[in-house]
Amino acid sequence: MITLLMAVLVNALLMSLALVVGVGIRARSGLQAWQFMLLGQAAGFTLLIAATLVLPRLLATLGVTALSASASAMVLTACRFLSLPVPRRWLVAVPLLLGVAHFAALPDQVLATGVANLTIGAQVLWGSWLLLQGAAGVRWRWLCGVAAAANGVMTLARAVLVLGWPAVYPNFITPHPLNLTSLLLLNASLVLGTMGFLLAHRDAAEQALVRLASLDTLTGLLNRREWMGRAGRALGSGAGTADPGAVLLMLDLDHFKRVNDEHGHPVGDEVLRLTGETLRTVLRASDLVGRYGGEEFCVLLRQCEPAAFERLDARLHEALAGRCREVLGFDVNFSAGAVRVQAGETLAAAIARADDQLYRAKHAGRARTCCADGVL
Ligand SMILES: Nc1nc2c(ncn2[C@@H]2O[C@H](COP(=O)(O)OP(=O)(O)OP(=O)(O)O)[C@@H](O)[C@H]2O)c(=O)[nH]1
Repeated sequence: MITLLMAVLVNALLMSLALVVGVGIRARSGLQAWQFMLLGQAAGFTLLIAATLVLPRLLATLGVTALSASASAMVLTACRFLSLPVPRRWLVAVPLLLGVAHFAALPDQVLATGVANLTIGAQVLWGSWLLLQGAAGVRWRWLCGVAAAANGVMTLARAVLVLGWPAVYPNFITPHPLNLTSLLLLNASLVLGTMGFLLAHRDAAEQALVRLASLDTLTGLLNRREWMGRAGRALGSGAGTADPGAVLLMLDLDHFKRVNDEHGHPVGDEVLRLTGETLRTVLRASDLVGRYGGEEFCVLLRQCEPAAFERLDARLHEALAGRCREVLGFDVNFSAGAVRVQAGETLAAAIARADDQLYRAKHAGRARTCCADGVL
């Protein structure tokens, strides 16, 4: 039995080490919390084994506290990967309170063991509940959640057994079927949990890469490549227009070089950020908005009637000037060109026509939108 316990312990330590070597641990990441969980398991069982040799009351209490802290780390891992609020106070308070209760109860072995198993089992089930509910379709959630649930149920079963039938409850180092099953289940849940959270880590990294590849970091809008791809698909890539009511709008901030020169580059960046924010707030979620480059933005307005376009254009001019006045203390305006995308027209052709209109707007004195026939 001791050999099996040592195997679980070494397994937890090796997996924890492998996480550091293989993935590298960023502070406050989900995997870092899981690493604490593995170390907590190893420390807890080491202390429980040591307690059978020396200082039984103190070491057993420290062991139980470490196992409970390890269960808290498991809940923390789930919160970090699922972007849930972290119940910090509970995560710290439960192991500490359990330590005190266990030490106080320990002359009574049955009560102390029952309280420890009850608390740790409930903590583990809490973590598995967080994992199993929430967004569907995330494979790793099931792997980690089911493994934790099995472990939690087994720990609670031990609590019920020791409190209800203390005479048949085996000491944890006795080679009893209950102990063997518990340890094998624990080991399986540590391995499956590690695999599941590694998948979670990979998914998160993949999502971050997709975001980086498709969004403009300054404004949070689609970058040019992503916008072109999505707009091309929305227009049916020229093979017959999928949205005959679509209007393409190209905007360019006026005298932006002057903003940079007079107020500095960081203020210029802030103007770009506020432009992105204004476009996101004023336009509908179904409209496609991107940063085309520098201080130029591109918008594909779906199903945009002439009257609606006129109102929208006025709102955009007002909203951008107002937002910059409010935040930076000066007005910023833009010139724009708009065209209604024609049936069968490619995106590149529509952009070229909108650019011509934008050029007209700049030359007509800026702070206005020029429209090709059919927009209004
Ligand atoms: N702060 C900041 N400036 C940028 C960024 N990208 C491009 N610019 C600046 O935008 C300015 C564009 O200048 P111009 O092309 O002369 O345009 P403009 O001054 O707006 O003049 P008009 O378009 O004719 O009204 C340049 O000074 C670029 O350096 C950026 O990401 N941040």
